[in-house]
Amino acid sequence: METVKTIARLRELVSAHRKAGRSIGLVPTMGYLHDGHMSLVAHSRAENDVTVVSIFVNPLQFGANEDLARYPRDLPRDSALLVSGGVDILFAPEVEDMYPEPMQTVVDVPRLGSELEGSVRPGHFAGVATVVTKLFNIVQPDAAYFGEKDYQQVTIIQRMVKDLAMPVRVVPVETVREKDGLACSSRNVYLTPEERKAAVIVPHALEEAERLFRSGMTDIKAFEAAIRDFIRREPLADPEVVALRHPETLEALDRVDGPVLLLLFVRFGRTKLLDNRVIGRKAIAPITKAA
Ligand SMILES: Nc1ncnc2c1ncn2[C@@H]1O[C@H](COP(=O)(O)OP(=O)(O)OP(=O)(O)O)[C@@H](O)[C@H]1O
Ligand SMILES: CC(C)(CO)[C@@H](O)C(=O)[O-]
Ligand code: BAL
Repeated sequence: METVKTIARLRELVSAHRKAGRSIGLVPTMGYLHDGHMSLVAHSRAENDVTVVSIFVNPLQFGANEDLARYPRDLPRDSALLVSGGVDILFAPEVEDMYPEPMQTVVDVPRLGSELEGSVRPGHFAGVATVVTKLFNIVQPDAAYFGEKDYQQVTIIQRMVKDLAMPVRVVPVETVREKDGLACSSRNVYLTPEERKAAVIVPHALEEAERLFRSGMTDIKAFEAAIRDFIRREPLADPEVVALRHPETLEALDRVDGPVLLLLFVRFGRTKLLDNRVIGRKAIAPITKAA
């Protein structure tokens, strides 16, 4: 694996692979890698000749009061994991390499980006769309891999790629979970031992939603309120976003009359956890560790 810091060196390497007729997969990350990231890597390796992983904690997507400075970072550990995962190129630029001057250009998907998680993190998804566009321009991958845990994020990237006719295939990858069902997430390290125990309420709420669906609950407001109350049974959990939406457009629905997406954004102290599930699919996958 070659670790690259500059855009120029990355371009040299990628263009040599391209000239040799090799396909390129990109896995964008913010580092502090876990099994979820490694599943994206495995998908990219299965479908491409060359896999590039980027590690970049992107300042554009953090609000002024968010955790940019304390976001967990461990490049030596991440590098070792990526070597054993068979990654070809690690792109790990510094902020000055990615943004040598303050950015004047913004890529935004305003409707999808301003609601749900966007409503509590204004500007977040414009920061994501802008850095992902830049990464796509630098790497020019055939395919790029994103986790379904960040469902709104992957939906926004898919829409951006479609609207702007970007020549890249966006591949959503199933959420990888810990043994008790909690979705793997770099921010899980922020949880105190008590909060970590309490966080299991999040996957349990997804299962509760499945139960409510089977019991025939169709009223959206009542359904969301029931899930909110279920999460509040755990005193350490603060459900900031509990929303049932259309699984493709993320639009609000009048009633539950088929598979619906349940999106959760739950705070535990200073830590926010995301999860989601399409409720009411015919084949219901049990929530267990997938890797
Ligand atoms: N549990 C998971 N399963 C599959 N993919 C995941 C999982 N967690 C994160 N990803 C994906 O990995 C990519 C990089 O995400 P990122 O580096 O922000 O990790 P993260 O664990 O989501 O971090 P954070 O805790 O900051 O949200 C994203 O596409 C994200 O959706
Ligand atoms: C896609 C991404 C790497 C862009 O910074 C980030 O939002 C993430 O890690 O999910
Ligand atoms: N995994 C999403 C990136 C973020 O929370 O900033």
